Amino acid sequence: MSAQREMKEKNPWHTPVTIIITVIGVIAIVALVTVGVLQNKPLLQKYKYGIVLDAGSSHTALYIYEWPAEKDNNTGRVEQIHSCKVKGPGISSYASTPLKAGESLRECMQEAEQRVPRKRHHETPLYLGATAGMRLLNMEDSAASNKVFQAVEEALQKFPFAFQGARILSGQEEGAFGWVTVNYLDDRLKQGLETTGALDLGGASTQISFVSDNYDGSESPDNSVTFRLYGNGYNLYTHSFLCYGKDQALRMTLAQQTLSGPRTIQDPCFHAGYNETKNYSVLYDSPCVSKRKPQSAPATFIHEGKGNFQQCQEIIKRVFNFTDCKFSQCSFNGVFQPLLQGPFGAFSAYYFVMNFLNLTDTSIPLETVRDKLSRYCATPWHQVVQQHPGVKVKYLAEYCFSGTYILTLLTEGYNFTSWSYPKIKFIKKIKGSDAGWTLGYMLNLTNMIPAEAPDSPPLPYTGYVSIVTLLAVTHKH
Ligand SMILES: O=P(O)(O)OP(=O)(O)OP(=O)(O)OC[C@H]1O[C@@H](n2cnc3c(O)ncnc32)[C@H](O)[C@@H]1O
Ligand SMILES: [Ca+2]
Repeated sequence: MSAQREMKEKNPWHTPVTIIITVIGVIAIVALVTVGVLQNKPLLQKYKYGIVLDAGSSHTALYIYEWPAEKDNNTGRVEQIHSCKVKGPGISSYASTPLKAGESLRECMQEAEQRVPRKRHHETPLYLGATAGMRLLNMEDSAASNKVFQAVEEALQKFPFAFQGARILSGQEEGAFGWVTVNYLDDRLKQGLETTGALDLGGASTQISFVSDNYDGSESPDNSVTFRLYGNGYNLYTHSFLCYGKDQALRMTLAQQTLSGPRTIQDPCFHAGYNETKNYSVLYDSPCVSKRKPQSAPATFIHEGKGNFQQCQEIIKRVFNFTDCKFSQCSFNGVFQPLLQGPFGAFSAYYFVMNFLNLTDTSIPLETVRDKLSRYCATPWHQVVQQHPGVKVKYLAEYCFSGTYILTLLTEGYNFTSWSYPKIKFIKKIKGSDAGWTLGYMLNLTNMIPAEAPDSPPLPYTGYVSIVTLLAVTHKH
């Protein structure tokens, strides 16, 4: 006991000197931490942010972009830091319940509030661009489309960002901004390199955009977009085919097979053994097919698969018009298209489908690609389901159709050949950012791509520092 007391009394931690040292130490640590935190503060504010909502026909996605604050005008520095897929269908599906369109965005918007530093919220521009789904709804029922926009705007205004409005992009804008995105991310614009064409396959429309040397825009001005970017002029050919996205193209192909209002169809684009009862009124509920609705059809039809690639390609070809062309040359439906040129990046559904089919490698000869797809289409449905337990059945049922549609669109529609097919790259992302129109749209609206090449400083910063250091050192001697 007494030995213990002695130890307590002599405890060196209790001497005044150590107490002072400890207090000073604690103060020093607190001071250090405070300075560290304060010093890091400007670091947090070094970046700016922009948010774009892509309101597509099949779904809405939110993208957050980030760039160095003092380099708004500089090159190739904007990056996607986050994306969020909105749960549920695209906003055009909420025509009869518009408020739900607004509500559906809430979760992703709350994520955005977390991701963008609070201090930047109020100055972060927020855009919503709608594409072919809303174009179709607007054609069908403009009052309903206005209500959807109103609900979506009201929902977005509740967030602390600088909301810049919601609107429908024109097909030209959608095509052109997709092209800007791809070439910006590849650093091709800044460096004035040969550009990459852009192929976008959505659910309701599809876009093709590229620069062709022998195209000056005069033959079909509607397909021409000119840009001046970093001191280079671009004359871009672009076209958006409404109804030729993969969901609407499937509708058109089914409509083609149900013109007489049959009770059963045997569809070569679906696997043998596939068998589903479908509604005529649901199938024909789209401006892409509504005029062709059979007069006296029963309420439903049985959709049976028979898995035949050749026949599938034949019926898909029938939804293209290859005969009328008023121009020197056309892709299809009387739309002008100059000679294909340069490499192409093919994204969105081009990528989803070709990636699933293991066909993203375009060095595989086109004939082999067809053979592989033909074999896949001939696989019985129960076997396909067995082999892909993790894949959504709705997607799974449609890959044979979608793959066949993609090959038909590329070769028969746009005239890609076995020689030019290898110039296509199926891509999802470029340097971490998704390929799509959203980044190009934001760069344009925030004026982040200068028309002229930025003046480069007479000496780069590192060069300046080295010279100053050298002078300082030599001065000493
Ligand atoms: O451009 P629009 O025409 O407005 O449509 P979208 O923007 O909604 O179209 P997406 O590119 O997001 O998707 C195109 C299609 O691909 C489908 N899709 C998405 N993910 C897929 C996947 O993993 N496998 C197969 N299909 C997929 C989706 O349902 C659409 O039918
Ligand atoms: Ca899209």
